[in-house]
Amino acid sequence: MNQSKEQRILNFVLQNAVRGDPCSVLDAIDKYCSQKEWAMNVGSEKGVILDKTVEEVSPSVALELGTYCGYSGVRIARRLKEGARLLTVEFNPEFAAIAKQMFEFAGVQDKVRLLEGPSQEVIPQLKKKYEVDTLDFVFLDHWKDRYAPDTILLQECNLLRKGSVLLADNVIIPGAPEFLNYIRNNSHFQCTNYPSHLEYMKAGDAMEKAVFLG
Ligand SMILES: O=C(NCCCCc1cc2cnccc2s1)c1cc(-c2ccc(F)cc2)cc(O)c1O
Ligand SMILES: [Mg+2]
Repeated sequence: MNQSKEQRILNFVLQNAVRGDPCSVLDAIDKYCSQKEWAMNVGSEKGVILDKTVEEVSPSVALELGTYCGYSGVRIARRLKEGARLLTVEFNPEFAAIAKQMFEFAGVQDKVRLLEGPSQEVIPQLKKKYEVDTLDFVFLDHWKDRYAPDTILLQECNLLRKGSVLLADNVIIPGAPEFLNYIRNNSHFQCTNYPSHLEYMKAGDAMEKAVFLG
């Protein structure tokens, strides 16, 4: 049974990165996906925007929607302070299995908890089942048409507090027009747009930051 692209990405990391060195894992994924096979990792250019936002927020509890191979999860986890944790949600079991191995190889597995399932099922479980009080940071990188409904669901579940920061990938390509319309016209959010490029390509993309004002 021939390998998946995601398995080839993991194999490249296992053979070319340094175990326990998150930066070497990120570099290996970026090298493979820019030279061999494109894949939907946030990438190094938008990754810097992600890094700066995580450093600015210094979250104790972070949520990622859309784990994929674990690239952005490694990127976030490597920047978390002692005792802080990342909950990351993946819908596809094959991707989740790849990401789990990626986190272990990078040495961030103690900071990351991988949850499998659709966001609309997992979000309502965060308080009781995963002992979350409120979320300091949320990275949205899953189905683009779920960004808006899941932002509403996070509020309904009382998971946001004054100052919680959302960061959304791909608001240009593939695009998240409903989310932009919702968040930019909502007086409970302070929005900032960060123009960038689609991972590994020249096409324009952007990230949107939205601070919940309570
Ligand atoms: O679809 C994208 N990401 C979402 C994968 C959704 C899987 C999940 C759903 C779900 C539901 N609940 C919980 C967890 C999850 S994970 C995506 C696509 C492109 C892209 C693709 C082609 C192209 F020509 C140009 C850009 C670029 C990107 O950076 C992306 O992120
Ligand atoms: Mg993305």
